[in-house]
Amino acid sequence: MSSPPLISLRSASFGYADRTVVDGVTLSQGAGEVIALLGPNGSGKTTFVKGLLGLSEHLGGEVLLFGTPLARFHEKPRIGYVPQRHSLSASVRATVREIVETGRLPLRPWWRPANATDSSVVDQALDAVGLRDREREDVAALSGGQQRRVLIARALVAQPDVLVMDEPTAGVDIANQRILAEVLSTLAARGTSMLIVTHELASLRDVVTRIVCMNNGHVDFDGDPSAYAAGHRGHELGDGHHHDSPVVDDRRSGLAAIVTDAMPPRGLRHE
Ligand SMILES: Nc1ncnc2c1ncn2[C@@H]1O[C@H](COP(=O)(O)OP(=O)(O)OP(=O)(O)O)[C@@H](O)[C@H]1O
Repeated sequence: MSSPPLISLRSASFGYADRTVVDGVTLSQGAGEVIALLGPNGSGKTTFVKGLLGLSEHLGGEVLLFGTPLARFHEKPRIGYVPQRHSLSASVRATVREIVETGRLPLRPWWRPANATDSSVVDQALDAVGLRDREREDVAALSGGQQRRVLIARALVAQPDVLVMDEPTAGVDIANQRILAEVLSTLAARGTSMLIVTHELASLRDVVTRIVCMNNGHVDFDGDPSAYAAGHRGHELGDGHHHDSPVVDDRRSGLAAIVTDAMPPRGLRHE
């Protein structure tokens, strides 16, 4: 028997309290797929991915995670999550390795100390994100882009079946975007399934196998990158020098805002 899709939704809606933000989404993600979730600011991308993690409300329709209805899904470590605009505060005194090790905590009882397996999984995750040589450094001393890589490694050590990332490259300079894209490419080559909310499609074009666009809470495109490129939106896969799209505009505002603690308040990005 073939395994069920990782994520499967039928007419699903998500929102907050009495407000529906995402409505009528039907899609499923199979193993090995790397989906880029695109859409203008405020279209509901974060609300959607948070919905899969139980962090926004599931208001209707069907949501199955690995074949299990969301309400009955209790294997949280199977979904790795790198949240949006998240960084490690300068006030946290911890090494890169210590932060990554915390990603193993959900997998073991609190009373069992880390063992050799935990340690080797942490080594592998640090290698995957290219930070093994920085493992003893204080995270506060790392750049915003490097901190994102720490957070990706922290998600990886739980050995998730799918990695959900909300704008992993936002606010990161072009050079670091390339490094992050290489990290994601390495993960994709190993068969890691990913759902990546992004405004920087150009830097991820070699990684993504499918594109889903959200507009005003609805999915208005779902197809492979060539179908996407064949439509009117293809320039977003190019070199990023076109300035007529809201996606590019947003990237500029993202770059203007220096990462981590200095990210702009949400309101500034939702006009
Ligand atoms: N915690 C919340 N409570 C109520 N409304 C919220 C909350 N978070 C987001 N919203 C609203 O939901 C709508 C969609 O926001 P969301 O963050 O999902 O969009 P997005 O597509 O991820 O945008 P961006 O590209 O700017 O990150 C917005 O109108 C936003 O104000």
